[in-house]
Amino acid sequence: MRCEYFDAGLCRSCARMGVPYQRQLREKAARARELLGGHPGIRWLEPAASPEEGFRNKAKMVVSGTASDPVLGILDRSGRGIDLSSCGLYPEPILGALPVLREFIVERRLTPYDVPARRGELKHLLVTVSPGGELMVRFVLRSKKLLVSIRDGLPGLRRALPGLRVASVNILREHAALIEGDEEIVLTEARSLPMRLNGLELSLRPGGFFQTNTEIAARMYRQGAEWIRAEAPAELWDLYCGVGGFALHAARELGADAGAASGPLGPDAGSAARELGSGAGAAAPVPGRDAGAAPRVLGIEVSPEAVASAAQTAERAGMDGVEFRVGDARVLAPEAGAGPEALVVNPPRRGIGPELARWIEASGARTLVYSSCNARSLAEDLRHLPSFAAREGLVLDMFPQTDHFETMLLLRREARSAGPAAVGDAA
Ligand SMILES: C[S@@+](CC[C@H](N)C(=O)[O-])C[C@H]1O[C@@H](n2cnc3c(N)ncnc32)[C@H](O)[C@@H]1O
Repeated sequence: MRCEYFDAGLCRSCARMGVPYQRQLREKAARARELLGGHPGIRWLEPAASPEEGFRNKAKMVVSGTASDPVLGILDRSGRGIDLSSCGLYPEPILGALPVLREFIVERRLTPYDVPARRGELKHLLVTVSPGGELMVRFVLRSKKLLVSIRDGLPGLRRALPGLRVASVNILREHAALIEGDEEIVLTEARSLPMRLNGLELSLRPGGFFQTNTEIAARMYRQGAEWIRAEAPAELWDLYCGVGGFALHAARELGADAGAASGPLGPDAGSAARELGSGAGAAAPVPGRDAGAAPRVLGIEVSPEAVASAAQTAERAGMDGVEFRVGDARVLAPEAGAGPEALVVNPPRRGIGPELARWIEASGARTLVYSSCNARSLAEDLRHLPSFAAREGLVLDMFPQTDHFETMLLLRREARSAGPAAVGDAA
């Protein structure tokens, strides 16, 4: 991929821009192996490649310039705006929406926030696209001063952007290096964006986390569900579950929707869902478990919006025994005693940390699926899980053109350790 912004030195976010894609993929796979070199028993699957361009489902644009000539992109060191509205990482629906949104800013006279001067109102535009091409647009403002103007202009914006499903205003009062604040005012009837993956309709509300690369996310959830299905646990917990991607895919595979009149796959069930072994609306029997015995699946996540989305998906899909709780996984999981037979963890870059790792080590879990966007913190966490052996691994290219990637591991408990591992123990 070539990028004019990169070549002109205007944006250096994509550190690997210009490096042939197959080489990027090979080097990421090699890096994962190197960082997890202390686990020689891993059978590595073929790395999951992404489209090189147009893969990002979310644009986070800083708005600068003036109300009559706004700039959507990033700021340089002096706080001056650099236009990135043609960034090749965005798919067509986002690229098509950005000029329309720019025009909306001009028409509604939405004064951009001037970072060096600490003046103005409109800080960021956050645009997310669903797999079906629908859009969620969020205006991040310093105060509610422009709220009425945006609300009044919404019918016109909808005509110009027929794919606009959710529009909201987010209030970020502080002068801080943050993307968004806590207060969200949804302006549309629809409050969530349907993110249909593998025939399962996840739902994303403003402020909820969603994996950056929809195609790779779909592959990731298929892999997680395949690994969990083969283990056939009676109970599964998905820690750091977000909108429930792992939990809901696994629940479907384990037959949580088997009793539902109309299963989550619905009439347009895709081939990806069938690949997993599910028929439309009913999961295939799970090896090693009694037919009809629905598993218990619990997701834990700190964002209430994400939990509400996950619960909505489970309910709509008619899934039994699937529950989501709001809270800190590091607190809620240990409070719940011995824990389940199987766990999925998919934490932020910092990893799960020694305390949660030690609780898992001492828990009753025999299977652990760990999905991480930071193989370094993953390797560090494994030092506190000496009873678990990594059996299979998969590198997924969630972030082409950068040095970042996702690593998934299937770990099984091999032997009971004498006790929780001390920091610095070899894995
Ligand atoms: C990498 S994302 C993964 C989300 C989800 N598994 C997915 O595939 O979309 C990490 C998630 O952890 C949540 N999170 C961060 N710290 C947490 C904590 N201490 N306890 C529970 N969830 C947390 C974030 O809100 C975010 O949704």
